[in-house]
Amino acid sequence: MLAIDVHQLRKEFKVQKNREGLKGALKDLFKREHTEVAAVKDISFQIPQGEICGYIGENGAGKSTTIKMLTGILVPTSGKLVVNGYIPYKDREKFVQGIGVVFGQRSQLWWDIGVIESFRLLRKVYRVSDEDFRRRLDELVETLQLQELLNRPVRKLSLGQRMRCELVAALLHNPSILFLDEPTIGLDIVVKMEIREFLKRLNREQGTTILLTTHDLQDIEALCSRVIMLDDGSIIYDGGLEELKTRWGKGREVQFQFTDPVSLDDVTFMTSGLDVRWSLENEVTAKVWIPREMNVSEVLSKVVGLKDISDIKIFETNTDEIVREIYQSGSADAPRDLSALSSNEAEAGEKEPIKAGTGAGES
Ligand SMILES: Nc1ncnc2c1ncn2[C@@H]1O[C@H](COP(=O)(O)OP(=O)(O)OP(=O)(O)O)[C@@H](O)[C@H]1O
Repeated sequence: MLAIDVHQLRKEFKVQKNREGLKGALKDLFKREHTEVAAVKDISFQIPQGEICGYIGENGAGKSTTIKMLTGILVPTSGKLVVNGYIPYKDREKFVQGIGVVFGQRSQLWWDIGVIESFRLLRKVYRVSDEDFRRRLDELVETLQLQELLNRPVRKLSLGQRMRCELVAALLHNPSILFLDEPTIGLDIVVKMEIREFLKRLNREQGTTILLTTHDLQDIEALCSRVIMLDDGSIIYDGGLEELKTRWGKGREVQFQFTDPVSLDDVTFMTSGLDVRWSLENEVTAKVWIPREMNVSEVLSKVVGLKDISDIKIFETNTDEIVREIYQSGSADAPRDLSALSSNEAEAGEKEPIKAGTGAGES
């Protein structure tokens, strides 16, 4: 079953226009003019149950607006959406029982009361039985190590402590879908890693579907097999993270540290016949750039044996760079190069843009 099913979803906001000058301001007092801003432009995607999907894009791309529609906070201008079998903005009461939401920038806990009191209030909001509440709370408190924090008021918690409590608050009613909007924003690396581990475990053990909005691509790398990329309200990529790296990554670099000094001619000679590029870092260190369609082992087998090597490092394509490049170009199907495809794909003449919904979880 699909956890999230979105077709041609659109959201327009009415924005007030401010006319220039004193005259304009006076006119605005009597008659306001408005323009329509399309924040989300007819997007479609499906997320199967149990998938962790990253939802990324630059500031103002439309991520939060989408999440707000998916969680029933905003009513779409047009299009269809079904989440967990419900239309979020219509079936609110039943719908919220099955979802959990964490907005990294906003708290759902009461600021001045003890954390445990907030949890008790949320138990009533979600109508969780006493027994289920106790069992679930014990589990979550233990996993996230919150024992010491339960009686402290939220305002006295550090950001990392608060975020762990926010996760508990969002999961007390055991939702099958979790929406996370920037859950690791402002956290230090240790807490980020703890939260990522917790989310992985939640997904693995309970099959919770997770839609994750983040600017931190390490979150995506750690958690998501699939990524949906938004640009100016439209989806420009929907597919596997590995696929994105393979198609956009321009190759890999391997650094060799040799025992004895080498020249550029020496190293180039070792791989003659291969379409690679060498550069010298210093007299014993050389780097070779290998195009993405070539196997690294092909190059290694030529070099190892001819020269004594003291160290080898392989530099993989960096997701940050790939994503930045795609944002800048506004399209994810530009560098498509048939030579990069497997022979089967090339023979079949597969030409679909990467934008097509080919998430890993759909296979
Ligand atoms: N209530 C609103 N009224 C008018 N315009 C809005 C409103 N909410 C969002 N927008 C506009 O819609 C566009 C998308 O905003 P949204 O907050 O969804 O982007 P985002 O991808 O979440 O950005 P960020 O990463 O900065 O949070 C922006 O141009 C924003 O100014």
